[in-house]
Amino acid sequence: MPMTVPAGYDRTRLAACARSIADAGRALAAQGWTPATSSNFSERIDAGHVAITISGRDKGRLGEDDVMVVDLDGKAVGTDARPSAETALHTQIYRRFAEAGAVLHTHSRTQTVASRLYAAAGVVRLQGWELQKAITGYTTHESVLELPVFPNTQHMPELTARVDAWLDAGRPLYAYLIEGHGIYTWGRDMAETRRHLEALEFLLACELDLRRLSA
Ligand SMILES: CSC[C@@H](O)[C@@H](O)C(=O)COP(=O)(O)O
Ligand SMILES: [Zn+2]
Repeated sequence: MPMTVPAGYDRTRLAACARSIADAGRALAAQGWTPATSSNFSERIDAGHVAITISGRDKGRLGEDDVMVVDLDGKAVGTDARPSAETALHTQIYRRFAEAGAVLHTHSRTQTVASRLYAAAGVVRLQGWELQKAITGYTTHESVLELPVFPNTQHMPELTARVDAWLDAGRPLYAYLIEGHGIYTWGRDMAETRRHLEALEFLLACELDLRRLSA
């Protein structure tokens, strides 16, 4: 069944967003990064609207009817469906980064374990890894890529306030971990966002291996 198309929207654009979200979900689920209906994905439709996964759906088996439209305040547009429980984290990214075109949130084991291990430090500090260059804007392994770890909460305004505080302090932000939960990352489009997610998963796994082997 096709997704509900709110009045005034371009059906082709919405269908393309739903397809790229479903493709990403299939690939990420195949890697085991979206267990038990966890994770959520979105793609910007235009300056004020986003296509986002409906809450509770199996993210490895998404179809067009598992994606809906919200505005940048997270309000459903043209449907009674319930958007992701973490919609506020997505819309915050689109509001704060005009160039953001897609957001991916996953729950891989590596992301989840790293988020616990680095929670006390509040940050994973990546340096010396060639793959840091897969993150747009990074041109050398010598640069430092800080990945903050925010405490988990079911109260989204608390989380968005922590993200705002980090950004308002003028600190670069490409992704963040939530303690015991998973990762959020974004990019200019879905392809770039998938590349960021894949690179960060790899880098976190390397950090965990280093800690394990040097213990
Ligand atoms: C199924 S537990 C994970 C959820 O609590 C949540 O963190 C999540 O990632 C998916 O929530 P959803 O509302 O489906 O977008
Ligand atoms: Zn989650």
